[in-house]
Amino acid sequence: MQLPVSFTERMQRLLGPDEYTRFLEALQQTPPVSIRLNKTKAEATMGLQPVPWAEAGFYLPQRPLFTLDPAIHTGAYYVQEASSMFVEQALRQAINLEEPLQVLDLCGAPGGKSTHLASLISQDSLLVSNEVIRSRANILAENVAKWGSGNVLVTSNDPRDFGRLPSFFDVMVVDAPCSGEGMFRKDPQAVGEWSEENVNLCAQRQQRILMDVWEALKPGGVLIYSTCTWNEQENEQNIAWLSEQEGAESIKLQLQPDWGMLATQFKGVEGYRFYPHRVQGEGFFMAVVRKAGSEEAVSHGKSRKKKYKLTAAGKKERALVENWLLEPEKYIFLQHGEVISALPANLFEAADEVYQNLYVIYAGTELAEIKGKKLKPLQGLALSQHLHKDAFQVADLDLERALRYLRKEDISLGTNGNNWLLLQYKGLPLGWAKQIGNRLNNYYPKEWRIRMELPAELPDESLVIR
Ligand SMILES: C[S@@+](CC[C@H](N)C(=O)[O-])C[C@H]1O[C@@H](n2cnc3c(N)ncnc32)[C@H](O)[C@@H]1O
Repeated sequence: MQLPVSFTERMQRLLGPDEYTRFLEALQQTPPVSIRLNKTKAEATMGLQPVPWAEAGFYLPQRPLFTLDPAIHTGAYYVQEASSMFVEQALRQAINLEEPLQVLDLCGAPGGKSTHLASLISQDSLLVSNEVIRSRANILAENVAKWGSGNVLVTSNDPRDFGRLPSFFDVMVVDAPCSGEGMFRKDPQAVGEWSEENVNLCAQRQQRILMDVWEALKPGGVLIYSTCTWNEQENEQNIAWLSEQEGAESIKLQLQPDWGMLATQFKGVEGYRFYPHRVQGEGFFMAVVRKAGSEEAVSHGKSRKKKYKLTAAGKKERALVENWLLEPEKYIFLQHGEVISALPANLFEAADEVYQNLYVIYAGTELAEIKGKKLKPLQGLALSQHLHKDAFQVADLDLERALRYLRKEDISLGTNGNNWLLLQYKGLPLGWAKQIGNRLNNYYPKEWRIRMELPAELPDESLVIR
């Protein structure tokens, strides 16, 4: 790998000659592979090495062909680079996760941090997972739906739109678009795209993003900032600039000596740097700050009589779907066009506020679509952590049938009937099919289907077990 000269000079200065040699050696090695489990759906198979700073994170001995493991399509785990999982420490150490929180993941796609945040916050909390680029927002919505938490709204807005929600969020994650130096090993193309000019452009854009969303953070709220790059402009300097401008207070995290990341101090800002020769992971930077002031001072104007944007589903529709979720009494059932969805009832006010101000593309759990007098169950329900399986007829698929189903091929079970079937693999729901006589109509979402041809020989083991 041919590294840019000015990058090399800066890294030598940052690391010193000995450490720089170890850094270069690490860049030649194969990147580690790691996954984060969805513990509501699956457990790790025995013997996987844990990621020390993330409870559900595990390293794999090698990179499997993930597409051929049906479990990944069920949202049982997410393939995520280990350093990024450090966000968990910011949440556990700087925030009371038992409290109901309003959380924003501003730069959300493809969904690594959002699915992680969804696992860490309580069911009484709302996560707004945003991605400005629409095509990427669809992928984010897919991954959020697969994770199945039910308390997430996926939006597709520019950071400046969040100014319409002043003092709304308790926690914000800004995993900013960056110059990607930390990805040089995983993605050699990133080296070719790197330039000093781009670093400066990225740093300016990050400042703009931070200023655009800062207003939406509550006084006393916590902002977690991260990049996958090493230059100081995009990292320490940006957070020091934000702290100076806004009087934000830097939060120091406790590190275990064997974790390996490097704690930095710059103008009173604590930062955490991840280098591949020090940690089993890619390049990453994170800093955490608290906004000055306290929440008591904020008035949300909730007493105002207001016109809601969200519409409750009618009694009839509600009666048809409520038994499809566990603990239905905890939800409010909503209707948007032909789609009936469910949101935890205590999140209604906050979710409505989001609907009033942002462009929401996925919300809560999508349960069903009204088709004339009938209801068609939706994929969001099949993958929900709160699905009441007993309400449906379930059929187990072997590996080959599961993969063919995920390719949206016609499969046959040799059964007869006229009803909806919940298809699953090793107890993990995959999606819906409808029996019509001895035919089976495949309702797997077209955009999610596996596009690769199946090899003659299939792998015989899944990475996770239920
Ligand atoms: C580092 S990636 C986010 C990765 C994601 N947090 C995860 O863990 O999977 C940065 C994201 O910011 C988005 N982005 C690009 N330009 C942006 C802008 N001007 N404002 C906000 N987000 C932007 C990109 O599309 C990209 O999805």
